[in-house]
Amino acid sequence: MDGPGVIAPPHAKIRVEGVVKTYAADRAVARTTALQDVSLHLGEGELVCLLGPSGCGKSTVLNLIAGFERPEFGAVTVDGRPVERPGPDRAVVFQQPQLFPWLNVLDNVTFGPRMAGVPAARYREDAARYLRLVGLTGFERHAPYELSGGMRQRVALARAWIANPAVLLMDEPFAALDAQTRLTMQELLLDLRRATGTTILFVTHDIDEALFLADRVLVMTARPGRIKAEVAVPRAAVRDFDSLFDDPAMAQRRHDLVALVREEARKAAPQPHPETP
Ligand SMILES: Nc1ncnc2c1ncn2[C@@H]1O[C@H](COP(=O)(O)OP(=O)(O)OP(=O)(O)O)[C@@H](O)[C@H]1O
Repeated sequence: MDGPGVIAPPHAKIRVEGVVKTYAADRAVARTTALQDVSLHLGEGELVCLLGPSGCGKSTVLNLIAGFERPEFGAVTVDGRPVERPGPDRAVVFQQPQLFPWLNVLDNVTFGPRMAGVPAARYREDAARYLRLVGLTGFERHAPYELSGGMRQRVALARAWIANPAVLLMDEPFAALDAQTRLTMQELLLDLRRATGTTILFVTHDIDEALFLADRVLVMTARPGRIKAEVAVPRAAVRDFDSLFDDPAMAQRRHDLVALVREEARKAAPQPHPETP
């Protein structure tokens, strides 16, 4: 286990440097500090998982990179350019797939290129390819309500990928799925990522998921969030999920991550009132 790598290498794809983010709390004078001096980076093509207790600021980090939020202090850059607003270079996949209910699967998947005025001849093949990769060939004309939760999330994944984003930001995308579908989606993500080399930031609460997917796992402290630790995962040690922890070094990483996350979760848990028996 290494200390958090706060110094970004010059070639970093994504840089978050010294970021502070506060929110106005409802009716309160003091603001809530969500992030306190957060620095992290992602190299080109890297898949980094962000772990930490509920409310520590994981989604806030993702939203800053997506351009949905702006920091009070510090800098967020993608390819060396400050992030000022959402952009087509950064696709976001949320826990609940945000599909257009009135559009069928194909129209949902091709929404981005159609809005960008890309001629159908140029995106048709890509749409067929991504629908095949996510196992939805034959469902092109189905409406979202006719799909299972896992199928809807696969549509969201195909829609994110067809835009060929430089960066994919995923906020607990598989948390609502059953265990078997989740594993299928994780394997699919690894396949797509191998095929495209997309840089991915993946927020999760699930330590096993992080170790299965990531090149590096970053652990955040309880709120106000900072980067507490960084754990590198040699991809050669990861073949399939079932044998992931046969490797004693991986089992040790899991043990370390459980301890780190537990420690922070305890800090984040509401403290009992002193007078409570
Ligand atoms: N739009 C907002 N307005 C006010 N406070 C916010 C807003 N967004 C986030 N916060 C606060 O910032 C802190 C961090 O929230 P964030 O959603 O980033 O945490 P998280 O680690 O993603 O949590 P979880 O794992 O539960 O999804 C929390 O205290 C939250 O209440």
